[in-house]
Order: sequence, then C-alpha cells, then structure tokens
Amino acid sequence: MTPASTLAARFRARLRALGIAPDDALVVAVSGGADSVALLHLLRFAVDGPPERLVVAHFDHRMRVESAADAAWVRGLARAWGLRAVQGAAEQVPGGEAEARTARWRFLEATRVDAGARAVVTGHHRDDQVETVLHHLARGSGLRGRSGIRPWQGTRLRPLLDEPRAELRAWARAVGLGWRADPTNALPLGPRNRIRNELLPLLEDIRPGAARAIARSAELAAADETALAEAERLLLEPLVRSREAGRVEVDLPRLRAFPEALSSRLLRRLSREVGGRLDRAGTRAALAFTLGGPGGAESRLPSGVVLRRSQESLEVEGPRLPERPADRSLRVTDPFVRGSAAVVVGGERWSVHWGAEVPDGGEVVQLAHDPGAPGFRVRGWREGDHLDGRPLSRLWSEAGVPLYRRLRRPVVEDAAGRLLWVPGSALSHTARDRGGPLYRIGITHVDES
Ligand SMILES: Nc1ncnc2c1ncn2[C@@H]1O[C@H](COP(=O)(O)OP(=O)(O)OP(=O)(O)O)[C@@H](O)[C@H]1O
Repeated sequence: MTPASTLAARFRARLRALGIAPDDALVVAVSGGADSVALLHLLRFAVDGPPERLVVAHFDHRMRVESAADAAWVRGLARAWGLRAVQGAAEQVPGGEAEARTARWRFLEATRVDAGARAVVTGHHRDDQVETVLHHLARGSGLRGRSGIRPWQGTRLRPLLDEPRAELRAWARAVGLGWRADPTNALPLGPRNRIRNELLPLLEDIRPGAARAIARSAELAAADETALAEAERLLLEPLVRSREAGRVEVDLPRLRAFPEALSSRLLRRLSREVGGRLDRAGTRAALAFTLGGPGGAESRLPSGVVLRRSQESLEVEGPRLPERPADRSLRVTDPFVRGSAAVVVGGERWSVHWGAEVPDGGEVVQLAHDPGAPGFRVRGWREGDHLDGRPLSRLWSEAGVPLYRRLRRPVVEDAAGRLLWVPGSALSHTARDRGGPLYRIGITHVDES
C-alpha cells in the first residue's frame, strides 16, 4: 500500500471506530489550511458516502487582510468538489483569539443545527493535541486539562487527532492538494505558536518521540478522568439523602470519612451538579467547612454555591440566578387612540406611549400609518431582522452595538412585519415616506430588571 492509501484506510477505520457511518450528515469546518483541506478530501473521496451529506463551513474572522480571499478560495474548493458551502463572518473584528473562536463555534454549531448534521468535523491533529496539553500543563491544569482534546466531544468530531501534522502534510502533497497558507502561524506571536515552533522541536531534539509520548500521556489522562468520574458517581450516590433541582443533601459523616483529596473531588462534583463551579480556593474553603472548620452552619462560596451543615448532613445549594421577567411585546392596531403600555425585552423594561401626547424623556418619532398594515407592534430584536432591506445586524455592527445589548433592545414593526423603527438606532424610510397620516410614538427605557 502507498502512504496515501494507508492514511485513507486509517481514516476510514477511525471514523468507524468513532461510530460514524459513511452516509452520516456532517458539517466540515474548513479554514482553507492544509489540515482541514486534507480532512475534507478524505471525507469526500476516501469515504464511500453521498456528497450531499457533507456541508463545508468556513468562518471569516476578519482578522487578516487575506481573510476574504481565503473565504472565496474555500467556496471555490467546495464547488470544484461538488459540495455545498456555508459561509459566516464576524460582525465585528474580534478582540483576540478567544473571541474569534467563540464567534466561529457559534456559527459552526448553528450551521450544524440548520443542516441537521450529526457533528461538526475539524482538522485537529496530533500536534494540536500535544500543543494543547503543553499549554495546559504550563498553566497548572489538573487531570482534565492534561487529557487535552477528545476525538468526540459533544457534537465536535476530530477524526485526525492521532495523525502527526508532518504525515498529513506529506499525504496532502502526495495527493496534489492545494491550500491557503496562514503566515501568522510561523510568527513567534502567542504562546501556542511558540510552543509549536520553538518548544516542540526542542523537546523532540532532547528526546526523539516526545510528541508521540505526550499524546499518549494525554490519552492515559483521558482514560483516568473517565474512570475517576465513574468512581465518583459510585461513591457519591449512596451518600445522597435527598435531591431536587439546584440542591443536594448528603450524609456528612460519610463524606468526611473519605481521604481529603477524594472529598474535594466529590464537593466539586456536587457543586457542578447544582450549577456552580469551584475553583481551587473555593474547593479549599468548601473542604475546610465540610471538615468542621470555623464558621456557623452556613458557608457562602464565591461561586454562589451555599453549603449548610448539621451533625448529620451537608446541603449543597446552587447559585440563585436573578429571575428575569419573560419578554412581553405589545400590539396596537389603532395608534391614534392615545395609550401607553410596558414591554419587556431581554429582562429590560421599556414604556411605550402613543397618540397625541407623549411624556418627555425617551425617544419620540412620527410614523406613517398604513391602513393595509395598521398600527404597530413592539417586540425584541430577532436574528434576520431587516430595516429598509439591510440586515439590522449589519447596522448594529457598524454602530458597535454588541450582541448582549441587541438582545435587550426593542424594535417597532407594522402589522405586515416590516420594521419601522429601531429606537436608538434608525428610522426606516417606509415609516417616514409612505404618505399615510402620521402618529407619534415614544419609547422610554424604564429599568433593568
Ligand atoms: N476560519 C475557520 N473556518 C472554519 N473552520 C475553521 C476555521 N479555523 C479553524 N477551523 C477548524 O478548526 C480546526 C483547528 O484550527 P486551529 O488549530 O486554527 O483552531 P484552534 O482555535 O486552535 O482550535 P479550537 O477550535 O479547538 O479552538 C481546523 O482544522 C478547522 O477544521
């Protein structure tokens, strides 16, 4: 067998082992780099499934000048290989790698849901795994961090995780693939690049085979992590005295009887179960309280988790999230009959006044009445809203309105669902120019609930 056919055979076997059938619908995350192009080629040509099952997804982070050209290149590649492509782009230039990644994953996951696909498949390979593990080690991570990335995580699938980068590249060259180079990868910029370009070659030099050994160590850590999670569950269940949403009560003397390292893990597990996370300091505080350290019957941890102890039991209660009122929209068919009402959008209250008199404060406009689509409706913003034919999301991006604010802003539309006014942002031409009698409407921000 040639190296090319052995890699393809390994890939098919790997997909089978991960439980993926040849006709499973998949979204393939393609940056245009060598790894994800190799991944796409393998899925398209080495696996015997219908091409319609694959959707190529590319996200333009808008962080490099070439990014639009990369997006066009990926579109062209998908077309040439007979595949459907979906593209997304950052609304605003992300502030850093983490923000870029969050935006990319939001897009990839939405694409997966739209496509009804089983997974988003990425081109992560063994060197990515090793870099991740070293990066986590350098930050002092525990077992979970040391186990690196997993081949199957929720709806994310990484079938190339065992393949070294050099082998993938050699295969891609042998098959005659082209790809887009990312010159920033070679720059000594962030810690990831330096681990890749400086530390890993040094480690391999000191101890040939170090990368493979680190990847193996991550696999062992992942297996230990899985076993430990199961062991925790088995130890904890007999201790549970009662359990309801956001609260668990356990047998305190039996919890105390475990070695401290184990009690700490169980306390972290209990906190996760009730919706809180304990960091190291929080775990230490929780353990001290559980073991009978100073303090009364109750301890409030920084993460919002509350512990209550008695002789016999420990109660673990999750953080109380402030209750946000449900959205309340407003529908008015005759805007000439004076009135007022409250609307709630994303937990924030707004008061709306219409008719002859509108009190001072807030923002007031005049809208043209259309008898064919009478009156107005005030509701929260929705993805896909357009104002005068332009996506509102673009308008907001230009105005620098972040997503969390958009989710709290009301919009005003007519009975036909055409946006008339976005308070604080824009008034549509339709609302001003359609020639019907004018009515006044005002919106005032009341409070944040
Ligand atoms: N712009 C993009 N559009 C679509 N997919 C991408 C894009 N960038 C990266 N990917 C996918 O993610 C994989 C890993 O890329 P890279 O190592 O650059 O990302 P990362 O940020 O380190 O990874 P992670 O997504 O795990 O945080 C690529 O092989 C590809 O499948």
